[in-house]
Amino acid sequence: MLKLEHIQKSFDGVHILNDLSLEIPNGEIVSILGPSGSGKTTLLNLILGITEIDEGRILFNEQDMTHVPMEQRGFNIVFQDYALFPNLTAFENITYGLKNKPQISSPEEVQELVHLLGLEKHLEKRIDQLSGGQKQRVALARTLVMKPKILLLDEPLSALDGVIKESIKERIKMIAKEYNLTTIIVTHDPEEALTLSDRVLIINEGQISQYGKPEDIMNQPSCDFVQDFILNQLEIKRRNIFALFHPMQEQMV
Ligand SMILES: Nc1ncnc2c1ncn2[C@@H]1O[C@H](COP(=O)(O)OP(=O)(O)OP(=O)(O)O)[C@@H](O)[C@H]1O
Repeated sequence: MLKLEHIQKSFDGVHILNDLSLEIPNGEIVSILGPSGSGKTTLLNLILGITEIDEGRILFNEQDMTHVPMEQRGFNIVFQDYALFPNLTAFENITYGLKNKPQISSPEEVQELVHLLGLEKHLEKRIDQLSGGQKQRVALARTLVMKPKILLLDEPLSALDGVIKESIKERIKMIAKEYNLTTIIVTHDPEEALTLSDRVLIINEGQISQYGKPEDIMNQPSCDFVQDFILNQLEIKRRNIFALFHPMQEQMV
């Protein structure tokens, strides 16, 4: 269980996160959803340990992680731009972290991940010979071979188009289940958050607007912000698609 207790963070005297508390059971996928500037990346960075907390505590399996340095927390992140080494092959990127710690994953475990992520055919390619979706999968594999206790993903799908997006979503779900890996994902896309996650954390201006299962958010939005920001966006999308199939009926509505 990952517990955040009364987290506070300010930058230059401005409150960014304000008394934020929540619990994430092991193995769950949680999306952090909110408008630009609401504090999503700041929260991810606090969990990762790259940013210091002003007040509050982070506990993982009852161990206080609040002041544990990033490298010792055992959490790991895939950045939005993947941050791959361009002069190395896909395989060299995937196994890079194992050079100094080969005991973490055996060759068989690396192979299993390569297989789960469908990367067998791309291992010898250089990074610039890969598509966006393939780069994303290499970045995921590179992080997963290090067996993180928690996987953090910053906008993992935003650079990908529809079909590839769905395939990466399915792979993220499969991996979280297979390895019982707590996975925390930052996104600003309500559809992505609601279809990918076990729970969704909706934040606005540094505070929790709602934290719950997708069906609870859909059926019982906690406040006007959730209704307006999340559900109305989805409704507009639904109407646009409906109008493509039924143009006459839409004009009559
Ligand atoms: N290192 C920093 N120093 C000062 N202000 C910062 C710093 N990092 C973030 N902020 C501010 O904190 C606020 C929240 O930023 P954050 O990146 O967490 O938002 P976000 O929800 O991830 O936004 P986006 O969706 O646009 O990426 C913003 O107003 C940002 O300018």
